[in-house]
Amino acid sequence: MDDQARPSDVVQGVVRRITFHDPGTQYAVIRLEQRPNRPPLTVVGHWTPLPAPGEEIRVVGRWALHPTYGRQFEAEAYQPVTPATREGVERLLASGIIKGVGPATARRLVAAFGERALDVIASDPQRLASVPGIGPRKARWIAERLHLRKETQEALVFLHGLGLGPGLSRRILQRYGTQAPAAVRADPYALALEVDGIGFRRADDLAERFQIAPDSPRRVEAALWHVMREAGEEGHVYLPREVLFQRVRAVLGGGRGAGHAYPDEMLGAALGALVAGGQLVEEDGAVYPAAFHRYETELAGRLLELARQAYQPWLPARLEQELQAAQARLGTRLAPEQLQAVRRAMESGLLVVTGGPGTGKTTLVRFIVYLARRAGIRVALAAPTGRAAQRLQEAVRCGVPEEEPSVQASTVHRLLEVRPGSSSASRFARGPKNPIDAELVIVDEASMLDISLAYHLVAALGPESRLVLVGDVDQLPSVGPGQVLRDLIQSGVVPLVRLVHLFRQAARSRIVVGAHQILAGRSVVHAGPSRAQTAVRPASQERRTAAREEGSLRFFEEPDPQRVAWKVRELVTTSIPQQFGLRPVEEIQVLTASHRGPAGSDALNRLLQEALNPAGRGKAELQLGQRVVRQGDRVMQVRNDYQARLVPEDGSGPSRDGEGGEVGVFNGEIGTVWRVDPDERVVHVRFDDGRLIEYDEEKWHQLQLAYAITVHKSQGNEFPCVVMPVVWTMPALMTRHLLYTAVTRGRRLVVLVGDRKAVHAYVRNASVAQRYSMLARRLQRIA
Ligand SMILES: Nc1ncnc2c1ncn2[C@@H]1O[C@H](COP(=O)(O)OP(=O)(O)OP(=O)(O)O)[C@@H](O)[C@H]1O
Repeated sequence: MDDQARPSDVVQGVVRRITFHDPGTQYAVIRLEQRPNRPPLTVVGHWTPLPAPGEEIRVVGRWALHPTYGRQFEAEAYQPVTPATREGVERLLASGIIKGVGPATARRLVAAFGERALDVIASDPQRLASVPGIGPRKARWIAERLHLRKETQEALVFLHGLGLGPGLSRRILQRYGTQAPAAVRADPYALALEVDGIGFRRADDLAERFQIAPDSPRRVEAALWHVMREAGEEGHVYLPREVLFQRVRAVLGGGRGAGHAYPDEMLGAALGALVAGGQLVEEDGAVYPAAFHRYETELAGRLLELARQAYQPWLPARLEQELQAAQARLGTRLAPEQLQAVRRAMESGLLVVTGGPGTGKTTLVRFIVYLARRAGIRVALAAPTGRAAQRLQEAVRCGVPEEEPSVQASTVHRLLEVRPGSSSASRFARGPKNPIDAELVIVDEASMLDISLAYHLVAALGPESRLVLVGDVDQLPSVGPGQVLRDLIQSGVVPLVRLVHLFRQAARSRIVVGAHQILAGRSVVHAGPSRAQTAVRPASQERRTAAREEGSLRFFEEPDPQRVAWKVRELVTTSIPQQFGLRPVEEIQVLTASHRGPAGSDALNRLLQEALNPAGRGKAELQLGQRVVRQGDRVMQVRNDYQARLVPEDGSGPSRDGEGGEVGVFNGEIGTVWRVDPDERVVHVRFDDGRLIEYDEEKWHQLQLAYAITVHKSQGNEFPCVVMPVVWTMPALMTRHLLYTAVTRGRRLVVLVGDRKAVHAYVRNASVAQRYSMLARRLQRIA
């Protein structure tokens, strides 16, 4: 809902009853009796602390119309109204707001001090001890509780006055307690560092209210940190000092900072302060967030150690024998490069394998697993996403005789065992002191490993453990910072096998062939065929089967972006389901280069949600910010949440400690909205691996509709069908690698819709976005 659109209002009354209260989220529905002679009303919101029945409160908020419950007031902040009469004071004290004080004590307190009872408690609590039944300890306790309650309420009113919404205010209060007003006043920029959801801009607005000068050192430091954080989001592990300063100047000079000078000395001093404080590290003119610096240096060191380790599970002659036997057993003759990779995987502490689609990576992994087990080596298989792990598991199993035991594949996060409710410093149970229980760890889709996950993975390998990283270096790099696979390959100092041969079986897929063409700079759509020929058209049963096996790549020409969007909608809702028997929501994925524009994922999500999952009777929905989420929607998690709440299947409510085994939900995971509860204002999402996760108001920003997602976010996933609008967008996005990544996400059918010239532009642009990462050079330096 657009909160800015509705004016703030105030209501006042006595709490008659609490109709509903969730202690976890502090969401409550309260019945409020207004005086004089006005009808009671319903007030909903998050209350810290929860007012008690009998208490009189003043509530700031907005009127809203609930589809089922009608007109109600949505609270943003409230303040108790100090009662002025004996009855009021007694009612308040008896209401249960102070543990251990009930009606009897309340009566005695009022009998002793009359309507001044609250003042006495606040200013002279020793006097309470004179009341029968109240000793000095209880007197202190009553005074403290009342004081704390008052401070909490005042803090919330203060934060609300600064224009901070209830969610943010609660997070600030959680961080600073009742000291929040003092903390915010003293250093609003600290909020940008310490409170999720507050960025530099908002902190800067607050600072302006408190008249903190635009060239104050704290502002400069905050801008530095902000720029480093943004750089991380763009994928950089560090920034060169001069790039950092340039960006910081742009940030500082915006808004209220215009007209001020920010000389190098000033920025250098701020940088020095952050380095001294341990937040940043500077090495040879490269500025890192301290954690990334540690990840990069330790990762490089540990990888080289691995690369230097040598093993000999079998004598050479026996290894060759085993290789022969395995090929016979698994029914495949390995190509020379595959054979070389298997040998190295058995004998080296580290191996990197890269190759495009259909070059035999999975087959290779199947052999490595098979032989490792023959040699009695304990193997663990992992991939960065749940879907990729599932696929890996199936692929490795395929062709292996039934009687051979199978190896489980898991996500890398699961392999590292995410700790419930963990902070970022200790989010995994597996680490140097408690290594992964395997002697050979194989990670597929390794292009998706960012610097942090790669570090944690490598740090969690036991002293006798080997690592095989398998991936396709031509895919887009990881969503998180770094380009680990690319750096490893570029360093030239780690054992590497490049698979380049496209196997005949795979070459029957137009998708695979098309992907290789894109990479080689050849366009997949050629001048000549008319619209009708290139369009998806009714297919015979025979053609349907063929497409399923071989992978089909189609192009539909439509230069106008608006019409592209409508065409995508038509293909997803009608043509493809009819002609290929694919289910729109579960099997067809729309991928876009960008969120923006008429054929960007935001617009397409609105269009597709309307078409595939429209509002309907009995279908619960909730307004999340500007969007509606309703039961049955496809959604995606858009950041890592190590504290996600797993909902047990027996419906006993969310478990906070991850009793269900695995906790956490990660950037890029896709699921379906299972349940929407408009009263409790929570959404349950069933992820594709079966986990059910609860989202309350504080976590809504982690969810996006996923009928259409960006290619970046699609990495590691594969879909039976991919539909991609190919339109003109930001030049930096229009690259061959992006189109290649999109096309390789489709298994049976890929349909490109758009402008032929735009497709050519993508294919021609071979540039790879530069990421600041020193891993390759570091590896070379210490090798
Ligand atoms: N040595 C081989 N001889 C013959 N066919 C092979 C060989 N290795 C792999 N293939 C076949 O080539 C095809 C692609 O192999 P595989 O699935 O292992 O490649 P991949 O690199 O994992 O591909 P993708 O990334 O698309 O999953 C499969 O049909 C596989 O059976």
